[in-house]
Amino acid sequence: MDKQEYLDFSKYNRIVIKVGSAIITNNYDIDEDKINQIAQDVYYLNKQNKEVLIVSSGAVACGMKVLNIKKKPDSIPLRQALASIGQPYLMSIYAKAFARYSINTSQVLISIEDILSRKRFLNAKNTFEALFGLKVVPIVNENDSVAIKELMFGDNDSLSSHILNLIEGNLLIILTDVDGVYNKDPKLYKDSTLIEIVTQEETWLKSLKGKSKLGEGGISSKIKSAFIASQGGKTAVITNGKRQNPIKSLIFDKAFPKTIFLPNDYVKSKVYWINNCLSLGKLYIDNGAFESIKNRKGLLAKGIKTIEGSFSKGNVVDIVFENKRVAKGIVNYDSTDIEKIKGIHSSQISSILGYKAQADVISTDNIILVNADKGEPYAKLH
Ligand SMILES: Nc1ncnc2c1ncn2[C@@H]1O[C@H](COP(=O)(O)OP(=O)(O)O)[C@@H](O)[C@H]1O
Ligand SMILES: N[C@@H](CCC(=O)OP(=O)(O)O)C(=O)O
Repeated sequence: MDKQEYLDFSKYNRIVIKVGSAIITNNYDIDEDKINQIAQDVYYLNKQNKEVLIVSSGAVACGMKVLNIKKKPDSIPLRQALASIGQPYLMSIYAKAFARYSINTSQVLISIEDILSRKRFLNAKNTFEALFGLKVVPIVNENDSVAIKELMFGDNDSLSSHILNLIEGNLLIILTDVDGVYNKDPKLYKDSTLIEIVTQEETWLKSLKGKSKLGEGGISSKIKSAFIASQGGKTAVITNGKRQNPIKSLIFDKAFPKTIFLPNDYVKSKVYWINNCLSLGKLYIDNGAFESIKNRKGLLAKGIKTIEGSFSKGNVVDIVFENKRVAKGIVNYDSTDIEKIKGIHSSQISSILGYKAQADVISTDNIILVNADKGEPYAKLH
């Protein structure tokens, strides 16, 4: 397929645009003109009946601007305070820019827990559906000011690849301050070259590192997120948001510099979710249980030998056999309850737990098998 075909925008109806801190700022100032250009580009997309969601960084940078702080502090509580000062300021700039085109915006702050719990994930999905129904452009950021260090996205690149799945979008555009992915940092090496097309095989890219002064994620989190999207059957593009009207340019100028991650086969939203969700625990199973899940049956309590981790119903866990992760799945019980029922026949579960419970610990349609040698999900749902 011709590479430009992947940027035939007629194929995409839901688009996530990720705007990095490097785009929001200009020499420590907030680049309002850039946000105006983005609003103009989104207006154009809306006119073409495309729904657009923006994942925007910049809360910390805006907080620094409000308090006239020039260097990003290392202290996490201070950064969280800056995010809480900067977030409403950031939103006010977006609201003003989009109002010029009579577009309403909304703020949605997401915590990693909203992604890790299936119930909260689906709840957020309903909110976004309602917002799209109201013709609003949602502006999403991580809920920085209350996030816990050990349990946060930290960078919005990762968040954007999850949000893309949450809204079942089909194109992810990551705007940063360089033209795309280079073989080495273009700001440090004049002889670096732009990589225009990336297929699933080019995993060596995952070893690239480096970031700007304000950014959290750097190029590695952009590459990782673009791989997640493309492995999930969606197109991902990393391009230069510093250029004039970057989205419209991407549409109309075939020579506009960019890196395109070619999409794999389509993957159902639930599979994408299980594949990319952080596993919060491990269930060690016996041979009988392994045979069962290979034969597309659910995981019963009887086949669970030991458990590890603290998790809740609706979280994703690893299923481990002979010290190898063989599957991932969504649990029907909290870890404390699985501890009580492991090794037990299903008929006894209700009397042990004191409530009417599901027969299997993980239902058959909530398990994905993993390539045990590579440790990578097959991306196939039972
Ligand atoms: N191989 C590479 N290709 C592209 N950019 C790279 C590479 N290595 C490091 N970088 C740096 O990554 C930066 C973009 O990441 P980041 O600072 O997180 O931006 P953002 O704020 O947009 O998320 C660029 O400014 C660039 O200098
Ligand atoms: N949530 C943070 C974004 C963190 C960050 O810098 O992300 P990025 O620029 O996308 O690497 C903020 O709004 O400041």
